[in-house]
Amino acid sequence: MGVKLGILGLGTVGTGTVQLLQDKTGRHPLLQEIEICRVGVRSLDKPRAVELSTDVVTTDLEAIVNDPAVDIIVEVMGGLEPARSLILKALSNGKHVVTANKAVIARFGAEIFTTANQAGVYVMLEAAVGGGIPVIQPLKQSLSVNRIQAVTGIVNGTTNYILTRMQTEGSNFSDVLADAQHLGYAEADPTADVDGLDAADKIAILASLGFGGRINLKDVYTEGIRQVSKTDIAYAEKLGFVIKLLAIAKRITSSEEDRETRGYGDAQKFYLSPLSVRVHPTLVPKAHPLASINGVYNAILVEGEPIGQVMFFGPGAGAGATASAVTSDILNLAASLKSQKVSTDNQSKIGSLNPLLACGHHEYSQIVPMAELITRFYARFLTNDQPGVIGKLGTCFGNYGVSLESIVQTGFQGELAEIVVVTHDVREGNFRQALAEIESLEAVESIPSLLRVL
Ligand SMILES: NC(=O)c1ccc[n+]([C@@H]2O[C@H](COP(=O)([O-])OP(=O)(O)OC[C@H]3O[C@@H](n4cnc5c(N)ncnc54)[C@H](OP(=O)(O)O)[C@@H]3O)[C@@H](O)[C@H]2O)c1
Ligand SMILES: N[C@@H](CCO)C(=O)O
Ligand code: NA
Repeated sequence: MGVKLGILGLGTVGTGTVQLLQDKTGRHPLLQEIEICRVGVRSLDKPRAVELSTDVVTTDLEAIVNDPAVDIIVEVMGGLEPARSLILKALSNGKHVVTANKAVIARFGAEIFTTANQAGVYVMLEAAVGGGIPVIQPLKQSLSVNRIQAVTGIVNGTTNYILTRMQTEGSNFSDVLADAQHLGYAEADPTADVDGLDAADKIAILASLGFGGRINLKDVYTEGIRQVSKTDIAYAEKLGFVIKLLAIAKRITSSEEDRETRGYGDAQKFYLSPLSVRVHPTLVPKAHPLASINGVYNAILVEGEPIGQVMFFGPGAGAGATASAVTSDILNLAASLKSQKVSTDNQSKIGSLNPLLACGHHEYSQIVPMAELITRFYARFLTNDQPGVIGKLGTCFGNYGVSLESIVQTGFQGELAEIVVVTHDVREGNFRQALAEIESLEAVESIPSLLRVL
């Protein structure tokens, strides 16, 4: 008995998936048992890069998710609605779902996973984060015995491409963005990418898988790359850093909790300790493994105990790479359907769900407010070129317990002196209080940049 697919969407990812499924030679033999039963699109008139018989392609997506012959729904249409409703309907109808849709999962994951678990079916989402890079299944399976301490990623290819070109060419953000749009790397509406929203969806998903609690997307601090200037990239370079848009999820342990958990006396406490989950441009030391990830590539660094550091690197988008992830999810489901005893009632299906394939987190994670974050900062100041200015900055920082790692004045912008500081670890709230005091100094014209340092 073959496994029948209903595919929603025949765009970049849908077409790549169909191409892969139509070219099975030399791939896993289980692919032979997978059959494309129906494919849903918006327009029947569009030219397609794949050949499918006319009775397979339809604009009636509801009919696909309600078709009793379909075993697995592959949602590669994107957007929030009708994608969310179609996924929920498919799950309620007892169909497994494979999706590449990070936006839907980051917002409606709780509702979707609850529905899936109640129906005794799986939702697979390898393509939703890091495109073709295997990172979802490794977090759910291969790394699941670890106490995860941090997940840090470059998870948006468009912004990494833009920052890499700004770095190598010394170009402005707006010029590179225009070029990236022209070349088809960045979308006509680049908001989700350049404002960090796509990366926020992805880190919310990774954090919930890595740390075991639900993440409320509104708790994810999100800052994009529009404000990153070529001046800051050049200063960062001189100071030994590159600027990357990082998505970070990190467990925060107080020193007391830290001691307890490092002694492993109270594992439960470790799991309940709060997280910092955020997306922002970050100065990354050149020796750090994420510093050398350039162009449209993605990489995700996972830190855990006892594994240490593991980094996943590869193509985060594109038809073939993303189809690789989607089709592997399909294969996983096909294997599990094949090995599952035929069960007709839901109760026995729920009992037989493999907990390493299913998603089942119930509690919301506690997220630490940004003011409580302990991090290093980079800041650039434009000041009058007069004696004693650096001393005044130092006094303001000292007033709020901000210790400086370096302070340089190498350049001028017109009449104004440009002063750049890098701090030691400091509580963000304290650093911002110091900045407010600095801003009120007569000698300080402006603070054009403020960036966090890894
Ligand atoms: N592109 C990537 O590299 C990539 C990587 C990772 C994840 N993803 C995710 O994969 C999903 C699909 O992305 P994509 O780039 O393949 O998108 P796309 O090229 O825009 O394709 C979307 C497809 O869905 C169909 N569709 C959309 N809304 C529909 C509706 N209301 N009714 C019927 N059909 C509808 C479209 O039909 P028509 O063809 O008739 O217009 C099209 O075939 C998204 O969630 C995206 O975030 C994409
Ligand atoms: N827009 C995304 C595509 C993959 O999700 C990126 O640039 O990484
Ligand atoms: Na992936």
